Amino acid sequence: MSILITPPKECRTTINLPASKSISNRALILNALSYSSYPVENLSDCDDTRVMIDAFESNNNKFDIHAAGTAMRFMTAFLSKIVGEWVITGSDRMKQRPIGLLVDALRSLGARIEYLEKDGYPPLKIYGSALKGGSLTLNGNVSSQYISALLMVAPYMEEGLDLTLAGNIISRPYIGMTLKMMKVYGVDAVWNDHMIRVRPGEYRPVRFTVESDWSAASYWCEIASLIPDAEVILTGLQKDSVQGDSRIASFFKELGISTQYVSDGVKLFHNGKLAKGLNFDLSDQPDLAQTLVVTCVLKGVHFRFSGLQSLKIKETDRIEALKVELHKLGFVIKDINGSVLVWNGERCEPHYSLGIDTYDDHRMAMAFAPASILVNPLMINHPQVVSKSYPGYWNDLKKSGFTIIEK
Ligand SMILES: O=C(O)C1=C[C@@H](OP(=O)(O)O)[C@@H](O)[C@H](O)C1
Ligand SMILES: C=C(OP(=O)(O)O)C(=O)O
Repeated sequence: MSILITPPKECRTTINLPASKSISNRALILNALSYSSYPVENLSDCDDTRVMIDAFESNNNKFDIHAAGTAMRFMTAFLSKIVGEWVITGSDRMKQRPIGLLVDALRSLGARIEYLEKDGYPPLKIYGSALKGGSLTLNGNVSSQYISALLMVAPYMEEGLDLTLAGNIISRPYIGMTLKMMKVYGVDAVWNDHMIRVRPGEYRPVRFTVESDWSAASYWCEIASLIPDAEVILTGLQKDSVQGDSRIASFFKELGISTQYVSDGVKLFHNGKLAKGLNFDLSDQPDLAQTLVVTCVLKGVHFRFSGLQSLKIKETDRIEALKVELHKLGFVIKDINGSVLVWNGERCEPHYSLGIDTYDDHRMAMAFAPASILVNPLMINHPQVVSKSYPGYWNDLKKSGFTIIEK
């Protein structure tokens, strides 16, 4: 299925953003480990959270977490300590997303895990048992999800966990999110530079409410920046958020959008600024790359975004996907070694009629939809991919004046 999107001329809207899937999926693990009888409040209704809920509610020992990276990594560590025999699998893409570093780490801490197809990749067979724990060195520059997965089960390891992170640490705020949430559930960890120490202990059940999703907010910053005088209120966002993607507010100041905290969220409004060029290291906010890249080309802002090496192992190879789809819109962006994306204003012949392909990647669909403000109407292929993190995205666009027709 494809859709044709036509934008409104003006945009004054209030959006109830979806809850954060990153926070939701951590809360589900911590709730389970603390044997909490309190349901997590404001859980996301997205696919990535639904697969975790399904796994927890299932009477089966085989779980299919589809395309959810967090679910695959968090559940692998969780099941390693739950006595029983478990199989965890996922989508075809998930079977290409590496998990070897996490499996090696868990094995060295006492887990027994086998690969069922290809070494280093899901599906996995896990023989859950008590984990001994101890000291471990892990590469910090592949996926922070391995680190978060280990940290959440670490209090239940006999010796706790002394984790040394080697190399650059990417997606660092997600590790911070994990430690902050563990603290809410009663376990204090110590993080000094490249070393994180978690002592043996137990989580306590708490009432927990999930924040709205700052990554989802980024698409509204993009929309607001492209429609003159737009004013958007996003509810449920917090100033002292545990989400590193709240940084989007400061990134977008340079793209003409300021953020003001109001009673239940934030207001986005035009500030009249537009940077000539942007040069950001996005290794702490990889999920914002697509939003920023697409916004910049549409606004004619040259850029150099570095720290993007993890993009090729996400829902799709996002570096390639961005290059190919922006080419269709007439923009030539280049990568350097798969970790830096650069645009110096180069243009090419556009091919609008092909439509934007989404590669099973929610963020491709969500970041490209606002391009309809310049290419009207814009066709997006397989728009249903947004359900991975933001099932209500198309309805929210309609509510804000966009016309969306199925083709
Ligand atoms: O821990 C998390 O909730 C996430 C961490 C990031 O992944 P990496 O650590 O693999 O970069 C991010 O891209 C993903 O959407 C969610
Ligand atoms: C990378 C993402 O998700 P995950 O790794 O959890 O599948 C994302 O949502 O952009």
